[in-house]
Amino acid sequence: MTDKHNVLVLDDDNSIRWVLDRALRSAGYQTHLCADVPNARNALKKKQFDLVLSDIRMPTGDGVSFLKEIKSEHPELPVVLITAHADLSSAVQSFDHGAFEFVAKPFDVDDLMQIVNRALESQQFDKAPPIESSQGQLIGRSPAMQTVFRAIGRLAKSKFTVLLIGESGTGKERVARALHEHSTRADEPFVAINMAAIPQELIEAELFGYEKGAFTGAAARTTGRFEQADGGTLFLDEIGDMPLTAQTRLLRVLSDGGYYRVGGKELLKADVRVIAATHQNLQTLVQSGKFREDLYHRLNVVRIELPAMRERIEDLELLADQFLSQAAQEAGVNRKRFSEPVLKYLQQLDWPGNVRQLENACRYLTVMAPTDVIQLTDLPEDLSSAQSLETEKPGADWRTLLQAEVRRAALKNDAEKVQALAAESEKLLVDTILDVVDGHRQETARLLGWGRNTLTRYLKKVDDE
Ligand SMILES: Nc1ncnc2c1ncn2[C@@H]1O[C@H](COP(=O)(O)OP(=O)(O)OP(=O)(O)O)[C@@H](O)[C@H]1O
Repeated sequence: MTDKHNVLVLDDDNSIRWVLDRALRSAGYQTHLCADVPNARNALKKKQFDLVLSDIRMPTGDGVSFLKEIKSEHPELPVVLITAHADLSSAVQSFDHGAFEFVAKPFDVDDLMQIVNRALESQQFDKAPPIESSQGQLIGRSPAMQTVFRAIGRLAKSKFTVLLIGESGTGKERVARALHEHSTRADEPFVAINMAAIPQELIEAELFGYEKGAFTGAAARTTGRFEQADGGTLFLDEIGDMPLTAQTRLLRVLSDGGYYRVGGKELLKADVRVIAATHQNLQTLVQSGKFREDLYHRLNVVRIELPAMRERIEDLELLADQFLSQAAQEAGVNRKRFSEPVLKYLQQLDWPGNVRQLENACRYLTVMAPTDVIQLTDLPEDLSSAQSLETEKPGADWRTLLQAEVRRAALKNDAEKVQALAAESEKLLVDTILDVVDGHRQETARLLGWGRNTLTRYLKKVDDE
């Protein structure tokens, strides 16, 4: 009995306490359930606990302040924070103040129990110094984004090189900035450079600087981005487009911080945290000889994968809300809202351009939609004819495919197209049956449930068209 681990559960939600209680007890732990902070505080004074599981937002106090309080009294006691309102700043704050883990609601009980087990086993606690975190602007309540926030919270304070992977427009640059803003280098420069936007032959000079006369047109010694980012963070976007020679130099800087300007002999030292990003599969580039394998392994150690918009469609409403307010402010017009059908429609699109595409659509609609509530007919062409998620799925059933076509036509208010689709469906049906019964009209009419004359009239009409 006495060697059972003691877990303090703090949550104002009765059902969550119940779920946690059951899971913890059946895993063999003892539990102490509290519905408010004062009670939990009291319990901690009276009893020794091995772990605290605490909600963040409660009417009686917030979990992050309580975490601070716990850590000042019991620095070794692991605390796992659970929240329904996860955002980047609470994730960062939680880790800053020494939370063992940060879990978003709704959570999977088995996953949570794994965290509990790890927390109880571990003797290592996060001792990152607290920092002021600027307003967390990264939006995302989806589990996929919660994972990203946790990673940012964990990695911000380290000097590790980070590789960000994700489709275009998923927020890689935004995450790179967040990592910088939450790091101890926040007051130093954040320098971004996109490998795809610079002519290949100039990339080395751009990155490492050059000496006067290093190449035609090199009129004076020039500093490179590594020098400009000294003490801060260098964001290398589209790293997959970096030429091999520059990759070799980069590998050297990442290993020992040393580099030469192009045409230079003086060994320079870089104190720069590198964050690289790519939308390409670097492993494929390695296989085709376009990317150095050793550099790939070096970069791949700490990676954050950014989910595509379609993998976190539950965040769309929240993102759209923010983008519509921002766009209204920028344009100095009334704030627009999506009607319910528009929201539903947007939530089933594929979003190949990800968050950026949504942001641009919100800007466009803020200026172009005639009324404050945005209707389906207001949507720009790229959205009203966009692929829906269902049609993307392999093996989508015929109803879904037809529905997507009809929806698209109806959205565009295209009566001709809607009628053509109806006619085509009917013709497909009739032709198929005729084919199966070797052109036997009576049999076809019977299968269709039509009268013979109806079929004859139909075939004549189709023939005449
Ligand atoms: N989670 C988010 N919350 C709020 N805004 C976001 C979020 N993710 C992305 N954005 C916004 O979406 C736009 C695209 O993001 P960003 O430029 O960071 O994407 P990217 O992945 O770096 O794209 P690319 O690969 O094309 O350079 C930006 O305007 C950014 O502010």
